[in-house]
Amino acid sequence: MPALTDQMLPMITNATLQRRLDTRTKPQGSLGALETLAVRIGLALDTETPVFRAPQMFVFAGDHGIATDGVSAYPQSVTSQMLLNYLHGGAAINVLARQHGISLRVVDAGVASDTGEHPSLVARAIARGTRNFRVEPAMTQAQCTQALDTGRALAQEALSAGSNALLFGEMGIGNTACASMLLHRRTGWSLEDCVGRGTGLDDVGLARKRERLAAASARRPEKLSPLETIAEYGGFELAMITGALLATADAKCIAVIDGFAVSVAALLAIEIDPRVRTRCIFSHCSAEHAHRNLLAHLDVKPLLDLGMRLGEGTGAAMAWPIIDAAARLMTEMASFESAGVDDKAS
Ligand SMILES: O=C(O)c1ccc[n+]([C@@H]2O[C@H](COP(=O)([O-])O)[C@@H](O)[C@H]2O)c1
Ligand SMILES: Cc1cc2nc[nH]c2cc1C
Repeated sequence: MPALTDQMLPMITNATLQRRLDTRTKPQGSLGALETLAVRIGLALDTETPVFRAPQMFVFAGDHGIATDGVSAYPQSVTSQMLLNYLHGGAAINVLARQHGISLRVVDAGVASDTGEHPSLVARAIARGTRNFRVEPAMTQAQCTQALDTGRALAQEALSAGSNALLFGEMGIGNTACASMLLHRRTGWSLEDCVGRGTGLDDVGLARKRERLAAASARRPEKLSPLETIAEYGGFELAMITGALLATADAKCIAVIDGFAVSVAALLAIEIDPRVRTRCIFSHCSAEHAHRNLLAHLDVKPLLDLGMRLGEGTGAAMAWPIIDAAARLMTEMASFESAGVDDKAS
């Protein structure tokens, strides 16, 4: 057990934060969901006056052995090609990160082809893609531990450098198959409920994806621990996100969760360390089939519901200005008393 430090003992309470909101110059409750969000931010940052510093987006990229089974509408080559696109600034996440002043770190968690050296690539490949989990474990337990530790270290680095808002995105052809398997095995939900069209599979492709995942699940029918499940059916990029989220549990920060696959990584992190839940802000509900049910299972309301299903952190980046606004309103609004405005008649 780690020693309890001041940093781990929250000082601020729900009631204190609600009181602050209720004394700002507005009718009580009039900022709606922004008020709920402001309270969540205040609790996570452990302050009545939250100010975000250096928002940091991580996009973790990894390839998946299962992608060669025809479970995606796109070829595996797209993962490393998109990685280069991120590095050259041309992807959707680059546009949104620039628009919202979010700095972006692109992590090679284990893409299949070597993308070569690039000054801004965070090269942490565990291997050149996972193995095909329909026929063998996706990774060894040692690789799983290495991926979790790498994610944890990257998050800690960003937190030590002064960020208190980490945003998480992913890229990996075939990773909705991987995330669906993880969801199926952690919740016990049927594959029908867990599997969706990902990048846009047609009906035949969707049936094939379910059939391949049923075979994969039947290979290890016994109950697995969260770590065993990641090693058996996981992906390097998703394991790194789980590790990074675990690092937030002990820090005064928020973790902004993107779409389906990142939410599954969050489900695992919360299962491993329930304290992670208080750090997570779920940015949006993706159009991916199982995402809405997963969010309900986690008992969270996403901030946005735009029918997006791109991944790469785009939902998190879209939600960022709303999250930042909630913190600014809490911190910067005058009170009835300081502004000389009459409060409601009691
Ligand atoms: O964020 C989402 O909810 C989401 C939903 C569907 C697809 N994606 C992205 O599409 C890729 C995975 O889709 P697939 O069909 O290859 O499994 C991966 O790169 C994800 O970032 C992302
Ligand atoms: C082009 C493309 C971009 C993506 N970004 C995240 N997942 C993706 C999947 C594809 C296919």
